[in-house]
Amino acid sequence: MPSPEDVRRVACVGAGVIGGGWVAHFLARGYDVTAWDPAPDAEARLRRLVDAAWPALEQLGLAPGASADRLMVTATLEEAVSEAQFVQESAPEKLDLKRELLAKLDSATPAGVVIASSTSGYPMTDMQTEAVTPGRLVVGHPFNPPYLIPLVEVVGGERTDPEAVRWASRFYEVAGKSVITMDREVPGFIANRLQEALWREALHMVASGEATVRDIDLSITEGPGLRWAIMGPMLTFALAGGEGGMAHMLDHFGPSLKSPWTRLEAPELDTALYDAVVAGCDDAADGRTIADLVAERDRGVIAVLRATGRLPGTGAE
Ligand SMILES: NC(=O)C1=CN([C@@H]2O[C@H](COP(=O)(O)OP(=O)(O)OC[C@H]3O[C@@H](n4cnc5c(N)ncnc54)[C@H](O)[C@@H]3O)[C@@H](O)[C@H]2O)C=CC1
Ligand SMILES: C[N+](C)(C)CC(=O)CC(=O)[O-]
Repeated sequence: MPSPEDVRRVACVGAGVIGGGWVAHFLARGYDVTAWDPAPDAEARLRRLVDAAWPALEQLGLAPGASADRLMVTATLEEAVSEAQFVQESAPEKLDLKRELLAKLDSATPAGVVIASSTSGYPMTDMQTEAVTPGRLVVGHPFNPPYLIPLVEVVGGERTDPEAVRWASRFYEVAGKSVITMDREVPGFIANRLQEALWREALHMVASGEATVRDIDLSITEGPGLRWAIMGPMLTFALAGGEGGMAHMLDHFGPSLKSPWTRLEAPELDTALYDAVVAGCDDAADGRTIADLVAERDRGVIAVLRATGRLPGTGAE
């Protein structure tokens, strides 16, 4: 196992929205990247994604020597990982597929090299069942787009070697990410559990006609979302208590907040709710294509990262 600081070559397996985002991130941080994806149009899609991300990455500052030309798309999974010093798996979120793929990666990747899955919710314990050396399999859960959003959540499964978790956390830090290392498995990890709680309430309100999709989005972008890029929900609420901080905030508002806490069941994602959410998003896009929205989001995230002094580190230069 190389030390995390010495890694030069990374393999990305599965190259859609997230795998492609990882490829762009690792290239910008100066790594050689090999990628494999079974889709016939995968290479063209991947190169388009990297080209679209590159201006944003240039604005953030590329590591010395970083180049999109250091991407090699391989014909087979085995070629992609044969010389890799770290592997990031970003295949579709299907448990059987992940189990089989992680076992294949385990048998094709040099001994000792850590393999991380981008899964957004499966515990590694459930995914590492078919692998011969499950000790090196970890979850490295990113946020879209991985080339701009710093956070990665790292956690192992029951059969993961704790050293692999430590190694992966350190590697991601060297590669310019902000890392939360979890010492136990929680479905959805930390950030997705929080996002999903908000999403559940949003779906309830859309389903019952209490709010439109636009209302939901505006309520965050013009409201708490502005504060959350600076401080998390805990410190933000501590300020709601004035000089008394969180203790006063809980004494003052705790009892009245109990009622919003009680709507805990997930709403049924029936056709009516599905259609309302999809149509609401089309309406909110207001003629902007997905590519327009991606460019707008990237500009905004860079501005926030700059404004809050949180530009990523430099990686493998
Ligand atoms: N989309 C998102 O916002 C986020 C997704 N994730 C996770 O990232 C992973 C990938 O999700 P997306 O990129 O959104 O999906 P996607 O559908 O955009 O990309 C999946 C890619 O995997 C490829 N693929 C299909 N079968 C494969 C196989 N057997 N081996 C390797 N590649 C295969 C597909 O051709 C496709 O290019 C999932 O585990 C998902 O939960 C994590 C964080 C955020
Ligand atoms: C929607 N999602 C569950 C796939 C989202 C994530 O996993 C993280 C993100 O990018 O918000």
